[in-house]
Amino acid sequence: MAAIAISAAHPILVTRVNHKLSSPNSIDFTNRAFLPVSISLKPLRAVLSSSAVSTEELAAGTGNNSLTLRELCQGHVPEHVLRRMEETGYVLPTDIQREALPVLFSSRDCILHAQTGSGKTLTYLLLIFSLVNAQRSAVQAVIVVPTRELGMQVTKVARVLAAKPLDTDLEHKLCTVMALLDGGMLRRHKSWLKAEPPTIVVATMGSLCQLIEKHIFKLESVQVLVIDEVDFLFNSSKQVSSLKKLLASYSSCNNRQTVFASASIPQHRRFLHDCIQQKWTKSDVLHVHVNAIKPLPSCLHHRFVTQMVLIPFYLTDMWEKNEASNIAILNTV
Ligand SMILES: Nc1ncnc2c1ncn2[C@@H]1O[C@H](COP(=O)(O)OP(=O)(O)OP(=O)(O)O)[C@@H](O)[C@H]1O
Repeated sequence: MAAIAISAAHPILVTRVNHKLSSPNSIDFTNRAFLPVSISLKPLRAVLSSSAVSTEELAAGTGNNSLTLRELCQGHVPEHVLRRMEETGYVLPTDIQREALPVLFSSRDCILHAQTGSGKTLTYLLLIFSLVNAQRSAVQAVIVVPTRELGMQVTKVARVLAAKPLDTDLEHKLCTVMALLDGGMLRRHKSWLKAEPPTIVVATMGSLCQLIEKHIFKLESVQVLVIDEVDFLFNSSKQVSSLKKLLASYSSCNNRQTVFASASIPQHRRFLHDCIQQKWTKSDVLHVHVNAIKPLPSCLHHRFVTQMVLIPFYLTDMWEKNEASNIAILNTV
């Protein structure tokens, strides 16, 4: 049996919110929000509705702060990616994109802290596309995700942006995106990693650490490391210790840029302090916190699908411990 809940949420935030500088490393764009629905399910990413941004909504965005995404990214992100971005329907930036992109383009490490569905994925993907060079045969960006589902969704968005724009005859090589996710990593992925490295890798912590330990994958060529949904990693001591190891080895790489993304950062001051103290990030790491103020326009529909299944009792414990989140359908017993 399956139940489908559809909620309209959060597409294009056109209102600038209060700026409150709470610490030198923390920008808090907070204004208490009237969030439409509080969704506490494990993050299944929302799907962009095919309806493009309407002219009214575009007009609504024309205030002092109404740079388009193209204008924000111009000079940083290659033209063919900008075209794909627009073809997909990303025209106006969300608040987190508006606030974080200039910071990210200036090479600073960043903690992107904004609620689910605020557009953090596109924010860090645009940074990645601004840095990587598809002509180089090396992994230049790594995105670490907590679950396989999330990894598949991030990979899909990255591939959409990396694809050839419509009606173009691009001659040069395009970025390639490889998903190295728990439970789906094939032997041929490993050989491909060595023989013809992809530009961007999306990986779960387990798979990535395995490859690093076996010396199949090295962080040396990685220019940007993104840890998505970092708060989910905090739930497991095993994940935390892998994360610390990963960040420690990345800290010795030249030209590194580290981005954390999350809808919630418990004890964010402490986390910021640790980032600097442990050299997980550069010392000028910035915490960009955005919270919505308004109910949102209706051009975007988030769909969350809940599958109601009978779960054998021994799995409920795993589920609570966040270990069985990859189970989509279970055979009932
Ligand atoms: N500038 C934009 N214009 C229109 N739609 C956008 C824009 N940026 C993101 N979206 C859409 O909004 C939805 C949510 O975006 P996204 O998944 O990046 O949010 P998120 O903050 O990463 O969420 P999560 O906390 O689940 O990681 C997606 O469907 C995405 O396609």
